[in-house]
Amino acid sequence: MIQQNIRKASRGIQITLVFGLVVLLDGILHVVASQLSSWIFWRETWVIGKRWTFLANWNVTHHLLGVGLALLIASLFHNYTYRRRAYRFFRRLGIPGPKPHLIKGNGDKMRNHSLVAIDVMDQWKAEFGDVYGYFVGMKPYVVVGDLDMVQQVLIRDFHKFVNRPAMGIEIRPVINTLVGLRSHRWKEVRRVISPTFSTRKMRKINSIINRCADILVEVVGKHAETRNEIDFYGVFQGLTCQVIGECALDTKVDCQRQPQDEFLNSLRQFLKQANNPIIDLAIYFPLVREILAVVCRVASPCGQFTQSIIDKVQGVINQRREDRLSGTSTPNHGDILQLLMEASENRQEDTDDTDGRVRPTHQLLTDDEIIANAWVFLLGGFETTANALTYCAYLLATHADVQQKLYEELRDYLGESSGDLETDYNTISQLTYLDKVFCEALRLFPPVVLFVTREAAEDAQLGDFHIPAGTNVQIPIWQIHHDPKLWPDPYRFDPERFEPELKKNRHPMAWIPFGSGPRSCLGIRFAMLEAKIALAKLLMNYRLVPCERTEEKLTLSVPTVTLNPKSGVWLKAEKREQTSA
Ligand code: HEM
Repeated sequence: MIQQNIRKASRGIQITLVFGLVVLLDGILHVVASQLSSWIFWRETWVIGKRWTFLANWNVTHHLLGVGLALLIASLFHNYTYRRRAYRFFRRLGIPGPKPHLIKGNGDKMRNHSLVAIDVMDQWKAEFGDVYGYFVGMKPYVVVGDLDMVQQVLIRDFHKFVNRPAMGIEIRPVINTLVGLRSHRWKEVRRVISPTFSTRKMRKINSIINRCADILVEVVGKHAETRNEIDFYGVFQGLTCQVIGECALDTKVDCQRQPQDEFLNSLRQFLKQANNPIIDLAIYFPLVREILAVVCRVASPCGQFTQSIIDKVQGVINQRREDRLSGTSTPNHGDILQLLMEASENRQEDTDDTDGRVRPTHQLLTDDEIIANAWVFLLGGFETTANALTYCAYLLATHADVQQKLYEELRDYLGESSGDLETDYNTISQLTYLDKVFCEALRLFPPVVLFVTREAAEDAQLGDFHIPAGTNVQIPIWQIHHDPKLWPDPYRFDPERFEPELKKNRHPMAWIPFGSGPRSCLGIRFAMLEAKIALAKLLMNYRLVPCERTEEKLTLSVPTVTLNPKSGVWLKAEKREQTSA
């Protein structure tokens, strides 16, 4: 409702503004043209004595200019009062919060390159408590840190909070993906795609992950031989890029052995540009949103990279269909793209509710949706898992006792020689200390900090607070994961916090690195499997140790919605046989 009103009002403002500008420009053009022609005419008429013609023309243009200016000033004034009124939204609801800037709201703090969003939210929490409101442009966000309310939004009242807030710019193909789809269509697509990430299906992609993890060990080994310092952030980005590229796009890239690989660099560039000034403009000035969406799609390197992936995946789909028809298909592609294609072809018969007749069967996912989702798995599976692995490596290198205990568990389960070991889902699931270490790393450094947001589809009541339809609700993962009431001594790395007994007694919303409820992360099993296999293989072969470039306290940044190590994470790796195991 609020969003609709905002949209309606801003459209009204836009029309007035555009009209005002057109008239103004028209007026200016008239002045210039009439000045010019009059000047020419005047030079001639001066000789013949008809100077009054120029004055008559000037009056007309002067009039138009006046009307244009008046309209412009009126629409600016309207915009100003409208924004002032909109910014009183939280005050009217009795929700505290920081004072918004007239144009940017509080977006200048949350989207500022020199401030870190999690620090800003720490300050706001200290000042306003567990529930407060802020604005990005004119979009209202209410931050809800109370765990019962979190559970209400993500699970109990999910039917009221199905969608994420609409994006600043509606970029294709994002709006066709699980991340961007809304309401009924999201539900349908999620139902079709979910089995792709089931435990049984994960076994299929095991061998791709194992092969890529072996390359990781080889790459780290090369650095270890020369005793080089290693930026593990870059190394793990290579791993996750290769895994997800092969699994989701059938794209073979050698980005682990070739850190300057073009595909990997394009992906990095894409994510860097996801927070560019064009997006800021679209958020703060809805008037130019549609134009900017076109500019982004056609002219920006991001758009071109996306298009190249769309073309590539469409090519693979066509090829696989042709192969199947001609009977030459390789039966075991074993990747996510194949699973998506199979899921989409599980045709279903729908009954028309109105007359009870059975409608013709249809393909459950269109090709556009298969491609869009394969593309979003690339984005979802690249940076997040690389970040998780990087923080884990950092914490293990700086906590030798934990690393040793983990190594002992790995050695007991996986045996002494791990070089060519194919670690499967079942084995990995039995490694309980590995699970504790990974969960604690995800608590201390949740890779995704600003993405668990929902838009209220109807009015809701959260505790004492009335939340009108259209309000965006944000769950502050970082603050929850570092709340001393939930996690004593919250900045200490202690995997024992994930002892089953302690876990049982904790609020289910106290640990939510993957979100929670029906719209939580779809790739959780994939991410866990990939990260655990990579860590297991790496630690069986190498001991991670800090080096001169290792930061005592990591410098973090939040360029979009993820939590990144700003300057990478530099460590050394020592071959296990060379050290006392
Ligand atoms: C450690 C790694 C990862 C973390 C920490 C992570 C975190 C998250 C979070 C916080 C959300 C939002 C959940 C919510 O709104 O409640 C999300 C959504 C999502 N993630 Fe992940 N993710 C990870 C890996 C992956 C991988 C590997 C994939 C795919 C291969 C993936 C695919 C998705 C998708 C498709 C969604 C949107 C789900 C929907 O709206 O239905 N993620 N993820």
